[in-house]
Amino acid sequence: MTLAIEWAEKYRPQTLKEIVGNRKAVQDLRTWAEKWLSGIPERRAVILHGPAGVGKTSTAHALARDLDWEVIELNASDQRTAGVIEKIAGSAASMNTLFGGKRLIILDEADNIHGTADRGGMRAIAGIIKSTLQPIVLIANDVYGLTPTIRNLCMEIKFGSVQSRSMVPALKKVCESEEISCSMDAVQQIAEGAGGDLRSAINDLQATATGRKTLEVEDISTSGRDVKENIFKAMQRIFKSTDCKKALEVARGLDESPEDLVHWIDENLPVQYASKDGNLEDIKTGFGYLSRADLYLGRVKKRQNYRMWRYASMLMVCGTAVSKTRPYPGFIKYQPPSLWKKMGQIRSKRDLRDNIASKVGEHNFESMRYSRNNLLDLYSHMLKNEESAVEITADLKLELEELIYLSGSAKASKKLQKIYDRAQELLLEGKEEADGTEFFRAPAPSGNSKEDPSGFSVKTSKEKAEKHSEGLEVPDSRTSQGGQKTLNFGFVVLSEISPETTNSENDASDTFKPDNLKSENLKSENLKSENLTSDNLKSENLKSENLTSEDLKSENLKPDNFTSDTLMPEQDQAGIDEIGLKSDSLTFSLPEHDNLKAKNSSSLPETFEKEAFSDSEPTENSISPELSRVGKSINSEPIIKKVSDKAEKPEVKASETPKKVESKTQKTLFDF
Ligand SMILES: Nc1ncnc2c1ncn2[C@@H]1O[C@H](COP(=O)(O)OP(=O)(O)OP(=O)(O)O)[C@@H](O)[C@H]1O
Repeated sequence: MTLAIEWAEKYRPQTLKEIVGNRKAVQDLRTWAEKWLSGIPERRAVILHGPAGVGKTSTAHALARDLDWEVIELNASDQRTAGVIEKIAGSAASMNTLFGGKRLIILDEADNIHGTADRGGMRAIAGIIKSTLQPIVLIANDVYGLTPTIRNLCMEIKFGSVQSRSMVPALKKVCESEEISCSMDAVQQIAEGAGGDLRSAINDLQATATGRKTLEVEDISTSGRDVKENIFKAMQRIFKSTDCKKALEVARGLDESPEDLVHWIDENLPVQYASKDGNLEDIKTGFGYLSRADLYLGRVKKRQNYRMWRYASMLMVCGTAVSKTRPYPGFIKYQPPSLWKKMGQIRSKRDLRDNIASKVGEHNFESMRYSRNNLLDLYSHMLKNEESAVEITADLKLELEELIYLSGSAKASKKLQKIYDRAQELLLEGKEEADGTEFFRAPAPSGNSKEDPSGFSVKTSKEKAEKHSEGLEVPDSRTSQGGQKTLNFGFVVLSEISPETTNSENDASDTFKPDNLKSENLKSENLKSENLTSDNLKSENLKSENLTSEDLKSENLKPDNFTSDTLMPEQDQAGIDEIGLKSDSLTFSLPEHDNLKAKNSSSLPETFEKEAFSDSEPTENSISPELSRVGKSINSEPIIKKVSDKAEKPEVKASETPKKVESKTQKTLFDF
């Protein structure tokens, strides 16, 4: 047995010429697409939006066929998380096709991407649109379901309902192809009943005509519920006439449940029954019936007795129809319940808030819930200062709508737009700097990368170290934080160690001679992985006399050697303390441990991160001013956040620290 093919699918238009109605929308889309033939247009993406079944998806595919473009489509049945979007649409958007033609990326039901599972999806789309080399079409029923950022980036093309008179020839053609003789009246009736939705008109035609050789108008009326009633038609019946029976018939033919219908009537009743003389009597009577209908709906829910729906329907439909004391002529554009829109907005606002909270949480190593309850207000407050607002927006990588939300503003004011733009510039600068740093581009070495010194190639950092040693430039605080997640305000960063504290009694200048740490000695070649062996890093070897620049040569700096065994706090803390060399000091002398982690952290044991740096004490106790300067110059490369994080924290006993780190990790994992 073969399954019947849906006619709507079978007769899907193949070219733009076959699209019924919406001429202007189709033309606008074609004009935009043609711009891609001669370069990249200002708007790299379009949003086709409008009601269901009017040909948006068909138009996008027909366009690609007309222009002989490849198509990559992500529709609602695909999993559309940020990762998937970036992987599929992102890579399709950033690559050229094999033969130089274009590739059309179609994202169907783009307004349905919001939601917990898809958090981040909208941001991913916005990012792809900004830099795409290929045309992108987003398809949505509700354009407001897309974020303002996406809407700002795209050209919007609105599709309207297909007029019934335009549908008639299309339906006739289907009848001919199926060799069914359909009367004009029958086709017209189907077209009128479809409410502008050509897909449902074709479905209705299929439902009534299948198995027949002829189709007359009587066949349609006997097919009853097969021809869907349209909510707008039902509204007209209810509000414009007092014929209770007819109004009920139409209401029963609707796809809406009485629970939805009551919202439609509630929304439109005060508009329809508004009178110029200010008489509110009809509105009052109408709402009286509605409230009684609502009581029945409540009982249906409570008792799960759906037979009571009929009383509710009777009250809301007939009650509203008969509550008018006079006719209300004139055209009224019936609106869908605003409550639904509000509920949708509340949901997307909640999603937005949670999204920001998780960014803030991530940034502060806190759970999303904690940051939602305790940190969002603080951040909103900090946004009042324009400079910190720019920095926060860049650090948290906030989207415009997130910035708007966090600032408590209702819309994108000029000031917020400026803050957002400056943050984007900041991010771009940071990205360019990172791109230009070979240090980060070099693949992280695997445990046995002895023969692959390129794994630790630090050409740029070497150049930087040399540059800094010449001029001892203080790196731009922004740059030094490029790779960190901490903000500049409220936290102590390594580069901010005061001379008073560095001259304290624990000054390590005797043992850790600044001379040994001069940038010449800390050149990248000296910090190569081979030099970081466990033997060299044992506490006795970390004594100043043992710590010559020779020891810091790359052969001895292998990540494998940074295991918990070699850097156990119990074993080494005493020795380290003895010589006044705190593990934080190592962040100055070995800034490239970032390198050990950067690209291939999985190759490092967990314990390395936790234990190697867990019992750090504030750096200022153990370094001299010269050392801190050298540290600064070396730290022009971003350092791993755990290190800076420790530097911010108050002193903790060595024996307690590992426990604390563990519980923090557990909490974070649990909470996220
Ligand atoms: N304007 C149209 N011209 C020709 N056929 C149409 C048109 N609109 C809808 N159809 C028919 O309806 C089917 C569904 O259309 P399509 O998927 O393009 O609608 P849509 O607007 O994208 O709907 P949705 O928003 O539900 O995805 C098509 O296969 C086609 O048979």
